[in-house]
Amino acid sequence: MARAVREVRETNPLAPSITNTVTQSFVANAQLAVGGSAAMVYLPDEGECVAALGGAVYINLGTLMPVYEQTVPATARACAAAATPWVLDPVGVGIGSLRTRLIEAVRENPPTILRGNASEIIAVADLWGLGGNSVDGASGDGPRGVDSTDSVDAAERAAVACARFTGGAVAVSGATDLVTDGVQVARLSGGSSLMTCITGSGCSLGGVCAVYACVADPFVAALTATAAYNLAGLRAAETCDGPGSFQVAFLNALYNLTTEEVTEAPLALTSTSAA
Ligand SMILES: Nc1ncnc2c1ncn2[C@@H]1O[C@H](COP(=O)(O)OP(=O)(O)OP(=O)(O)O)[C@@H](O)[C@H]1O
Ligand SMILES: Cc1ncsc1CCO
Ligand SMILES: [Mg+2]
Repeated sequence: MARAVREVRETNPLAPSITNTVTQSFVANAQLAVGGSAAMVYLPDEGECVAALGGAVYINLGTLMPVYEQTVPATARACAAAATPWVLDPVGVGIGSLRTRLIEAVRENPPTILRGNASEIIAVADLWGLGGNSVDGASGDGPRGVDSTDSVDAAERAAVACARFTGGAVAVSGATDLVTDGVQVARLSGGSSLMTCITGSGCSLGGVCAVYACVADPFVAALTATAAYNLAGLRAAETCDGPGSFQVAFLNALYNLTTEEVTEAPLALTSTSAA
C-alpha cells in the first residue's frame, strides 16, 4: 500500500473513466488529489482507445446513455485484450433494463475490481449467477436508487463469490468497508457519516481504485483507495460544519495524506473458508 501511494504520486498515472454525469468532476478531482490523472470519455472507440493506453479504466453505470450499450462491452473487451485492469461501479443496478444487460454483458470480460455499495454487490452476484446473494440478513430489496438497503456484512458472501469469479478484488463500501480477493477479507473502518450526505463519495472511490490499479495488484489497489478514503473522511469531518465544506475538506485531506498514515490505517484481515 505504501508503494502504491508513493508510486502514484511519483508517476501521475492516467486512469480514464466512463462515468456518470452527476459526479464526474468529483471523480476527476479525487483522482488528481491522490496524484493520478483523469480523462472522461463516452464513445465506443474512445473506450477502446483508452483501454489500449494501459493504466486502468473506470466504468461507472450511474447515468446511462444509449451509446453505452456499445461503449461498455467494447471497453471491457479491449481491456481484456490489452490486459488493462478495469474497475466497475454498478451504480443503481436494478433501475431499467440497460444496466442489467451491461452487467450481464461484461461477465465474459469481468472487472479487475468490482466496487459498489452492499446492495449493488449482492445484485451483481445474483446477475452473474454466483449464488452469493442468499446471505444472512440481505434485504432482498435490491438497491434503493443508488443507495444501499443492505449492510456490508450481508454482502460478504456475494463479494467473495464475485472476487473468486473475476480473479480480482471486490470492494464493498459502507460504515465499515469490506475488501476481498476471494481468499482474504479485510474490514476497514473510519470515514464519516457525512460521506453519505454528499453524492459521489462511492463513485470517486471507484475512480481512485482505478488510479491505484495502475500501479498495484487489484487487492492492494482496492485496499489503498479504501484506507485513504476512510482516513480522509475522518480528517475532513473534524474541520467542517456540513456537507458543502465537507466535500472541500475531503479533497484537501485526500491530497494531504501521508504514505505512513495510509499504511497505518485500521485494517482487520481474515481468511475466507466459506462460500
Ligand atoms: N456511515 C458511514 N460512516 C463512515 N463512512 C461511510 C459511511 N457510509 C459510507 N461511508 C464511506 O463513504 C464512501 C462511499 O460509500 P457509500 O457506501 O456511501 O458509496 P455509494 O453508495 O456507492 O456512494 P455514491 O453512489 O453516492 O457515490 C466509502 O469510503 C465509505 O467508507
Ligand atoms: C445520484 C446519482 N444518480 C445517478 S449516478 C448518481 C451519483 C451517485 O451514485
Ligand atoms: Mg454508488
